[in-house]
Amino acid sequence: MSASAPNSSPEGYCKFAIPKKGRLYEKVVKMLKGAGIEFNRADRLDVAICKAGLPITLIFLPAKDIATFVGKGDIDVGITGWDVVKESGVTVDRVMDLGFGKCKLSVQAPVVKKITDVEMLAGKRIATSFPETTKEFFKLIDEKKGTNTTISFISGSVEAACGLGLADAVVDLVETGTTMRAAGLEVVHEVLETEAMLIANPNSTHKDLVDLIRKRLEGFITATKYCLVMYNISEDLLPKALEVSPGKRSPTITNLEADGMKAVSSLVLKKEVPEKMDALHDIGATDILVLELENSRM
Ligand SMILES: Nc1ncnc2c1ncn2[C@@H]1O[C@H](COP(=O)(O)OP(=O)(O)OP(=O)(O)O)[C@@H](O)[C@H]1O
Ligand SMILES: O=P(O)(O)OC[C@H]1O[C@H](OP(=O)(O)OP(=O)(O)O)[C@H](O)[C@@H]1O
Repeated sequence: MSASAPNSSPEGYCKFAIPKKGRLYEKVVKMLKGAGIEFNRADRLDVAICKAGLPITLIFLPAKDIATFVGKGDIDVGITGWDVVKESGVTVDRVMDLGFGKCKLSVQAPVVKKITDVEMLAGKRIATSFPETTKEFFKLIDEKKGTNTTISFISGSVEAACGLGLADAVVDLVETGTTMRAAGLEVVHEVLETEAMLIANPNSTHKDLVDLIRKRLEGFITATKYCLVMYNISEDLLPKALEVSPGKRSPTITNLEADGMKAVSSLVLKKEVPEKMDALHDIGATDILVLELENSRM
């Protein structure tokens, strides 16, 4: 997209861009809802004002344009992939990694060609949707080998380029590797690791709102990663139990009416809950309860 930035945000509002479609869209919308950044988006409109008096305008843009607009300062803050930020060449503040949209930008070549070293591709034809990052990567190889690798831009279905005889190798994203394998390709070299992140313009005048967005997203991410585990335990067994459930920062311990008994509440990573419950039970904890968190602020 080469249009100018949307300008229908109320005067003085912080402009916050999120992907309008694609891989990140649903996860971002769910995260904003969970973080209490709610909005009503009219059908087919790419601008929405946040509810609950937050002076934030949400702007729905293709992931690739978000980095450019945030870099130029037309938009204060946005969510997009690190690969896209790198490719656009802009300078932005990397405010917070969001833990999804994880994949690797990789050089891939046909398995049958048995390319064991990326330098074997020096001087060959490479197809990619990431021409700038790819040029930068092959420049070093060309300088070393005295070659001139040809980088050509393809906007999608990059993996097909080798099979169609358009390229000797491609540079594209790999998550599960399913697309790559289906095209008969394999990874020769990893160029970049990427994930979705919150980025901000370094000169934004809305630093307080950017920080509010960061805190709210952080609270939601913590809530989705952790459960609250509660249990009762006798005082003499408490130290052992706390080794198992030390909490995120520290556990909350209260006295029970029953003599020498304590009640403990502790945050535990969701994926560790079953084994921690077993361990606490074996130590002698009773009435072990696990509660889902809806949101948090640390
Ligand atoms: N297979 C994948 N797994 C995880 N993240 C991915 C994958 N493919 C793309 N992404 C990430 O999603 C972000 C946006 O990519 P996506 O291709 O969905 O956006 P788009 O270009 O707006 O959509 P489309 O490709 O449908 O036009 C990028 O930062 C990218 O790293
Ligand atoms: O390793 P995998 O899990 O198979 O994921 C990798 C694929 O995902 C992305 O494409 P996407 O499906 O978004 O479509 P696109 O080719 O139109 O970009 C990427 O460009 C790869 O093709």
